Amino acid sequence: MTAVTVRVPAKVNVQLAVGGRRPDGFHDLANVFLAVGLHDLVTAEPADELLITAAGRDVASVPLDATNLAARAAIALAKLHGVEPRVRLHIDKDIPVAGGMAGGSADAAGALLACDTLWGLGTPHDELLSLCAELGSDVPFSFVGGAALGVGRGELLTPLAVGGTFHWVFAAAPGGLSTPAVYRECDRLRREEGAGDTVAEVPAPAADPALLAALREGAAVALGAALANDLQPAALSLRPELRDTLAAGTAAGALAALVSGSGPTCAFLAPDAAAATRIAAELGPAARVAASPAPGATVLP
Ligand SMILES: C[C@](O)(CO)[C@H](O)COP(=O)(O)OP(=O)(O)OC[C@H]1O[C@@H](n2ccc(N)nc2=O)[C@H](O)[C@@H]1O
Ligand SMILES: Nc1ncnc2c1ncn2[C@@H]1O[C@H](COP(=O)(O)OP(=O)(O)OP(=O)(O)O)[C@@H](O)[C@H]1O
Repeated sequence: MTAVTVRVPAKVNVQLAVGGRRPDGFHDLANVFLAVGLHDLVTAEPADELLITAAGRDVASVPLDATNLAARAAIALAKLHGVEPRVRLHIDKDIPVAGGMAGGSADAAGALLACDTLWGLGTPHDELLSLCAELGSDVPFSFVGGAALGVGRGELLTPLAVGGTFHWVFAAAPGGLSTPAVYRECDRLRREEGAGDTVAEVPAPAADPALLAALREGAAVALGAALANDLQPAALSLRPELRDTLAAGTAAGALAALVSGSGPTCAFLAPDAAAATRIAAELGPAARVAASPAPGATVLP
């Protein structure tokens, strides 16, 4: 085999309920993930040593050393099988970097599948998912795609049924936001409000039955009414100007607007595909349309 290309989707969190900070520093979540049709491509080719190259959107912000999540994925898979990670990984980026859409996680999931296929390892699905969880809380979902409820730190997934296509507009914001910094700001705001920030102090997070029903029924208006992100106040506290972006999307006809995950990308749910195109045009050239759900990591023919 000479080269394997895997396509991996971005995600939006249609509900992100954040519980208290655990002793290990992570937060318990009820995280309703939806994969959306914005993709990175990860291509694995034989090489003498591990090499990362990247092209496309935000490419200057993508690390090309062993800290790249795709490199970490290749190293972890090779170690599991006692082989050397002799591979060139080329990442074609279309998912915003540090945008709250799990771009690095998508590349890790893509690299795992691409290397597993290139090296002919046939690693069982559950072992690949365990490797994903070691690489990051969002990586298992990037691998499976579709829609899922993630509990624990977001890595323990239950697939969810989706009864239709949802149409989104995504407005990337320059600069990115650091995920740990956004969780820290969430804790700080909670302490400031006197609510406390630990597992003992914050109510356990739970998925909203109305939101799950809206997904199951493919009901865009009901989904729009139920969208919720507990990290949004923290993202807005760090980036107050995102309020204007959210308001602009709603004024342009979105059913609802929210920050995607840890931000700063803003997500707008549109009533249909034509409305999504109109809203994107009003928001400007940085806005992109995408439909959901999208499949997880997929080897391209
Ligand atoms: C915001 C989300 O994107 C929503 O899906 C995720 O919760 C973040 O997932 P991720 O980027 O894969 O995060 P990880 O690489 O696992 O963790 C990065 C950092 O985010 C914080 N983190 C992440 C997940 C979680 N449940 N609680 C946390 O507090 C921790 O500070 C952690 O050190
Ligand atoms: N393959 C990769 N693509 C992009 N960034 C990467 C990659 N590997 C490592 N990184 C690093 O990870 C940081 C976070 O990038 P990423 O695009 O994964 O953020 P994100 O989409 O906000 O993550 P999430 O939504 O999972 O919290 C970047 O600033 C970059 O330094």
